[in-house]
Amino acid sequence: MIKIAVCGAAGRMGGRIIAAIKEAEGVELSGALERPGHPMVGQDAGFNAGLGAIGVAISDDLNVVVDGCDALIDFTAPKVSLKNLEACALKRKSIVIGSTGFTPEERALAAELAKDIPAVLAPNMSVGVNVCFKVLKDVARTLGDNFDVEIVELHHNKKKDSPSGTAVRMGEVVAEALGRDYNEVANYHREGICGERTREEIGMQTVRGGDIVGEHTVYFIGMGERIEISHRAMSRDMFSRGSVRAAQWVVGKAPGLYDMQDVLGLR
Ligand SMILES: NC(=O)C1=CN([C@@H]2O[C@H](COP(=O)(O)OP(=O)(O)OC[C@H]3O[C@@H](n4cnc5c(N)ncnc54)[C@H](O)[C@@H]3O)[C@@H](O)[C@H]2O)C=CC1
Ligand SMILES: O=C(O)C1=N[C@H](C(=O)O)C[C@H](O)C1
Repeated sequence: MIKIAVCGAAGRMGGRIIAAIKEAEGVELSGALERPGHPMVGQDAGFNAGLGAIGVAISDDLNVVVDGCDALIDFTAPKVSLKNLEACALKRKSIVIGSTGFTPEERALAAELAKDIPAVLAPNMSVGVNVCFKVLKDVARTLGDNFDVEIVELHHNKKKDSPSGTAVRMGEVVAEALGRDYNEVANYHREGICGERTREEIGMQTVRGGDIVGEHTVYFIGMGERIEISHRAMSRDMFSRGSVRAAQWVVGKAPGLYDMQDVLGLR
């Protein structure tokens, strides 16, 4: 039985991950973690999952929760995730991180911290999006430089980071396939007389509103034709099931930083 603890247990994803652990085989919920001062600290973790009481109280003690698990699943925010990664590295525990909004420097730090333990860090844990990453690489390579690339993502009005981690990864995949540097060609802002579109740029557009779970479309726009590759999430459950699958996969792996392409065998 693999013991999994959840960080961000009172959050939108935390509740769904707890539910996914309860329905999966070969895993058990060993702990649930929240930030000190959160009103749900001390309450049963099952309530946010819609399960009623399950006998695991939400704690605010990182060390105790990490001590009790084989793997920590963390969906919070980059700075919290880096602290959790450090704690897991010290105690030689595995970690699965779904938080998004990492800067390139924070991602490099995550790779450094994961030198001694197996860790999965992925902006999207769904099978569908990860298949899209693979397809995008092939489409971009095949189309080459004659199609303009624009990426549009839509999310709920509580999302803190923009563009989404998934949209950024889609941009990185396409840029790499086209031999471009994503950080140089990503265009996040068009306003006023900003000039004609360059051939190299990848437009990144963000929509926020209501309860949209997550939608991503990559447009390859040519002269007289257009390809659109879209993914729409209808619930958070495939992200949470993906994170549990990642935890089952990562325990016992060699130290290093992996992503969902590794977990799903898509590399
Ligand atoms: N990789 C993926 O497949 C997915 C990634 N995400 C990402 O997961 C993250 C969380 O998303 P949501 O659940 O919607 O956000 P949320 O705001 O509902 O939940 C985050 C939770 O983390 C808690 N938290 C903050 N600081 C903490 C600390 N120091 N220790 C413990 N808990 C702490 C908050 O109190 C909150 O309950 C975001 O970065 C989001 O983009 C979301 C969905 C899928
Ligand atoms: O914050 C969210 O909700 C989501 N975030 C992830 C991202 O930033 O890519 C994945 C998913 O689209 C939901």
